[in-house]
Amino acid sequence: MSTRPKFIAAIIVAAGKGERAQTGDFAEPKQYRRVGGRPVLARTIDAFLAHPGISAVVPVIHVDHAERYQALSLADERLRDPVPGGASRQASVLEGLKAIAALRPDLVLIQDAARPFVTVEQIDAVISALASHDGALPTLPLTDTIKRAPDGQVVLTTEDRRTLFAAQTPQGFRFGQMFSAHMRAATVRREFTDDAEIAEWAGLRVAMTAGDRNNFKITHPEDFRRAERHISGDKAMETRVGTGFDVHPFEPGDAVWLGGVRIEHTAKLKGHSDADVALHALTDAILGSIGEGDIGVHFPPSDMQWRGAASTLFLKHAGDLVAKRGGRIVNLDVTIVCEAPRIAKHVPAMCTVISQTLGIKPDRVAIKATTSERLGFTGREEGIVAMASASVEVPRDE
Ligand SMILES: Nc1ccn([C@@H]2O[C@H](COP(=O)(O)OP(=O)(O)OP(=O)(O)O)[C@@H](O)[C@H]2O)c(=O)n1
Ligand SMILES: C[C@](O)(CO)[C@H](O)COP(=O)(O)O
Repeated sequence: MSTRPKFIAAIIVAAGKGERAQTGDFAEPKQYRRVGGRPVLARTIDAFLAHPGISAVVPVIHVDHAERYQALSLADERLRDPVPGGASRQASVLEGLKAIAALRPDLVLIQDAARPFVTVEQIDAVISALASHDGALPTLPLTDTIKRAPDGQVVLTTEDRRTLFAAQTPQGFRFGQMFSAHMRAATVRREFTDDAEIAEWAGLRVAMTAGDRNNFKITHPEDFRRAERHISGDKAMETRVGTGFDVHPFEPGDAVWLGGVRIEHTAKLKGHSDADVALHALTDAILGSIGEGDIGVHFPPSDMQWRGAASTLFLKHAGDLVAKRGGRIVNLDVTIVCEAPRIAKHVPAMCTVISQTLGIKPDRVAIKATTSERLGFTGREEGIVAMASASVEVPRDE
């Protein structure tokens, strides 16, 4: 007798605000911030798409994050459209469950977007445990002694940590049982902090599989440093430097694009794209640092698709190439040479655009401007020059 393969759906909950991970440097919610050059949510989704037994992956996202999600440019026939989440993790999971009900899955795995280092082996272990249990989740034994202090100040008792375990995700269940348990849980006045707790509350038997310390949840700012360390592993890094230089002439117009910012002016810069001379020099500097040729190699002027293109696209491509090598941008420095327009008041906006495009802190970007004392073609206001340097760290070739 042949049995059809189980339909296993994975819900990736990504609808949180990531408030605990926020710092003044990053406005980006944690699930869209890059680690090792790839956004956290993209990494988590990658892990599930890498498992051949997963039939559908359903991201649950915050209603305000639709554009951010689109910008991840994820494509896979098993990846479903994102579903809007709710006000709590529990509510977001329920939205995901409702969205997949029509697929009639046999099993559902529920995963925090904020755990990007989940592995195919951990997913496998949870699926295997579901052959003999209603639910399963990876857990870790505790290493700290656990105190109970109901008032948050004075210790009442010490727990027996041998019987306590820290819960991770994915948490897997038989779909029908979990859907009805979640629907009922939504009607009671308490919040469940994970799905296994809802299963326990509903009387289901939940098994523990072996968790992994690397499957940690990115919660606080320092977790990003841990994530970067995890990705770069023990690989020795080396620092590389690249330089870029670009010139664009003026032509009749009313504004120039410089450093990703539109500045009103008595002329525009002539070029195939938006002619942002500063971003072109910067893109070349980054490409140069990793020996990847120049902007014309990646975006030939003869190719019509780049006509009028925003140069942030070229810059992002260069940043992505650094990230693909497991590298990171250390700092960028740009000098713009022109008599006019005046640049100084636009520098903060330029730093913001560049840092957001590359996913780096604004204080790693320096932009300076100078005139050429009315000498030469910049002095005669025939065009603008930009020079840039980029310093990156990449794993050393062995
Ligand atoms: N309303 C919510 C709240 C959380 N989550 C998701 O649940 C996971 C675990 O939650 P947590 O790490 O607490 O994320 P946030 O709620 O975003 O963090 P914070 O509490 O710091 O704001 C995350 O992937 C988060 O995006 C969700 O989908 N919907
Ligand atoms: C689901 C979870 O990751 C298991 O440890 C955890 O309960 C999520 O809690 P949070 O407060 O929503 O981060």
